[in-house]
Amino acid sequence: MTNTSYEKLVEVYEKISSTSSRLEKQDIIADFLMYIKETDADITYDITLLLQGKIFPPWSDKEMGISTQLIIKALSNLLGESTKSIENKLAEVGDMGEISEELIKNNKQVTFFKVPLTVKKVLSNLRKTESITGSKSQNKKINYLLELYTSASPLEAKYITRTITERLRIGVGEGTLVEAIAQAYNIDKEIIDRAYMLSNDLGEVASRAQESIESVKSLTITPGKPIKPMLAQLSPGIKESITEMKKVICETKYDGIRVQIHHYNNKTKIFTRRLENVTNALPEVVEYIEEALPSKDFIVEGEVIATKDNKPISFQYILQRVKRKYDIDKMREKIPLKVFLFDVLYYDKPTAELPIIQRRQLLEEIVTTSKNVELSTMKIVSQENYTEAEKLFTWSIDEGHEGIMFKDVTSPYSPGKRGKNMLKYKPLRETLDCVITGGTYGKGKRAKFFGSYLLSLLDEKTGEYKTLVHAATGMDDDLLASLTKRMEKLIISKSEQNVLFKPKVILEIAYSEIVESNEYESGYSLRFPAIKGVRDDIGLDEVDTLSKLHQMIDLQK
Ligand SMILES: Nc1ncnc2c1ncn2[C@@H]1O[C@H](COP(=O)(O)OP(=O)(O)OP(=O)(O)O)[C@@H](O)[C@H]1O
Repeated sequence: MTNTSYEKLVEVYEKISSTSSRLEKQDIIADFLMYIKETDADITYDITLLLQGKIFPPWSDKEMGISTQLIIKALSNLLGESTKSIENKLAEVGDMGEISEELIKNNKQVTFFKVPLTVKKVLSNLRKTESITGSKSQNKKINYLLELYTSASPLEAKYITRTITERLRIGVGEGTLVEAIAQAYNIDKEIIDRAYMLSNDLGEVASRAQESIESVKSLTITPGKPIKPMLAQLSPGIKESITEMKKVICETKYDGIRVQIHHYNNKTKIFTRRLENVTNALPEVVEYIEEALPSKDFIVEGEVIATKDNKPISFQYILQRVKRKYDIDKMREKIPLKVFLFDVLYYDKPTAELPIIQRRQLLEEIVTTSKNVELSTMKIVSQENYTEAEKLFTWSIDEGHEGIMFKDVTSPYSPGKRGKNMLKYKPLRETLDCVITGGTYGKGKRAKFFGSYLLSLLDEKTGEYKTLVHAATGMDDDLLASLTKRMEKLIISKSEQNVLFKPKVILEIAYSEIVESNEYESGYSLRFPAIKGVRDDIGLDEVDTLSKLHQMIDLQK
């Protein structure tokens, strides 16, 4: 076994980005995975992470503790160039990766500490920055970076920086990686896909595929490891959806937060749809669920809503509960919660692959309902009695809920997929969840704040974000100030009034119409965009996509 050099991985990154063909990218990755299997099989998990531009596993809560400013300081220390001059370059070029490459290339100083970098060394230094806190933390982090940049070639420096800024820019999406893993280990793509869906961990899938096909097949849902939630497409209308799906479970759509509740080893854990562990913030939900279900290993899914006098209240209240770290008992009194369960993915054994109608039956058998835990209100409908769905819709809205869902009775649970088996129907025009990638400082009284944000959608083919619109309306003074404070930490580059941000914060945007536009990378823009709120409850991989935009354009016709 060799200790794979970082240079080797960088060569692969460069090869991948030099082609725009998805198939070629897939070939390059597959060849590389085969090479790793032969030479350094222990690092397949980490290599799969790094190919996704990540350094921590998907189920980990950890985040790298390095800002762009810290990279600039480290490079400035190393090269003797002022931080101001590096910042100016960044404002011009926009990509800190390219700047790191240039700076290291032009470095005239001779260093005596150069040692060839290995994949292990780069990962280990970057990972170590996560746990550093306290007074000298900045210096310690800079030292870890310096150790890497001192020994890095210009190209290595480019990718170290891009890994830190979480913008690898090699144009590889999850789909390409799944195909490449299938190709490298000569296993059917469907088998790889299924294992990925159920484990949500491409590294685990690749490591097992390297072992054997049986090992991949045995990968399944496990209580304790959250999986990506199945998502819904838009329904074009009640009658149309039922005609197309034939027989559906029609359910109330609740407006709260989605929770995946895992019970194993006599412990209960609650995860959000971003797979964050929020167990501590919702102690009564743990109690309610432990009372409502037998003490077996299980995973159930539902919506937790905030209530007043047993009636649903705005979604914003439940967000306050989920984010809360202190005084949870007080909050528990102030904002009471109620759980509506609608799915079961594991009960003693995996159940996610059973049709929803059977999962629903199982749920009814195992849950003892109470005033705190109910099952979603539902009706089974087909073409003959589709008016029952209309009645449920009116009833749901009257009760203060958000709309209804349609679920094809035959459908299994498809983690992370936004397929045709689950549809949502709401009375309001659909909003778009866009990620903030840029911003402009305001004028006059608002000059200290970002008065307008440049918003982008996910291009799911390349994994990159494409600009869509500038939005300024809808922010009250509190949001204006708090968002500015948050966004200032995410600045990648600045030029005069305009800045670019690391994509992190997601806004929900209402609008009147989607229009064509040459001004934005998506090719479209929104008329009268209004900021409805911050979507801290969803993750970057759930930013709305270009294909959703196209679907909405079709619906608008
Ligand atoms: N009975 C139900 N069955 C499934 N999902 C439900 C139900 N009631 C409420 N939901 C919520 O609806 C969401 C499904 O819609 P979607 O996948 O489009 O999520 P979204 O992007 O948050 O959309 P929206 O903003 O419309 O909630 C789920 O994530 C869940 O939180």
